[in-house]
Amino acid sequence: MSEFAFTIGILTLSDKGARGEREDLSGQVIREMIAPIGKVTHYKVVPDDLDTIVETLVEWVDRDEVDLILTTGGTGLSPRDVTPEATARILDWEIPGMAEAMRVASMQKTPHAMLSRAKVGVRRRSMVINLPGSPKGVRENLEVVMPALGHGLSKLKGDPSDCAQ
Ligand SMILES: Nc1nc2c(c(=O)[nH]1)N[C@H]1C(S)=C(S)[C@@H](COP(=O)(O)OP(=O)(O)OC[C@H]3O[C@@H](n4cnc5c(N)ncnc54)[C@H](O)[C@@H]3O)O[C@H]1N2
Ligand SMILES: O=P(O)(O)OP(=O)(O)O
Repeated sequence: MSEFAFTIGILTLSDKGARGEREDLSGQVIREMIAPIGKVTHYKVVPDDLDTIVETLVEWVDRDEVDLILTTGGTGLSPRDVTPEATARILDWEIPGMAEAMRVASMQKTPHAMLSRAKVGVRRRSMVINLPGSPKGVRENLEVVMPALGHGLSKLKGDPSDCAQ
């Protein structure tokens, strides 16, 4: 049951996934965890290709006005990891606190968390959040931002209510 009524896109970045060589378990974790925020209206598995990622994000935001897009994969240091670059290219502005909160909390789980270059930000009235590739990384990062997500998206949509209430 959704507590909020936002539209949500899940974009999985994985070469193996796009070739059908790996089941998208990370996308499934996102789908389960994000249910209280709204309805998943968009879902795609694409390779780690900068132009494809940019194209998909722009289409989902500018054409379809998806409220929240969660990406998984391609945030690390491998030569083909380009998710943060593609995301930075389409964002109007960043929400650095959300990305840093995920990294700081994740450092309690694994020192490898500092290797994620994930970005969070806004294009038009849509929020984009990069998550790491592994199902464990997705769960541990998404649970950090979940408590602020409904409020943040409401504000982005123009909710005029007092934050302090
Ligand atoms: N809270 C946590 N934060 C981070 C973790 C973690 O375990 N907990 N992992 C850290 C690591 S290690 C790295 S490196 C960075 C960046 O990760 P990436 O975004 O670059 O991840 P990928 O290389 O794309 O994937 C890693 C690994 O995960 C598996 N995988 C990937 N995609 C899928 C999928 N769709 N379904 C199932 N499994 C998937 C696969 O074994 C990949 O090799 O993040 C840190 N943050
Ligand atoms: O096929 P990918 O992109 O998921 O790569 P990796 O498994 O090396 O993260």
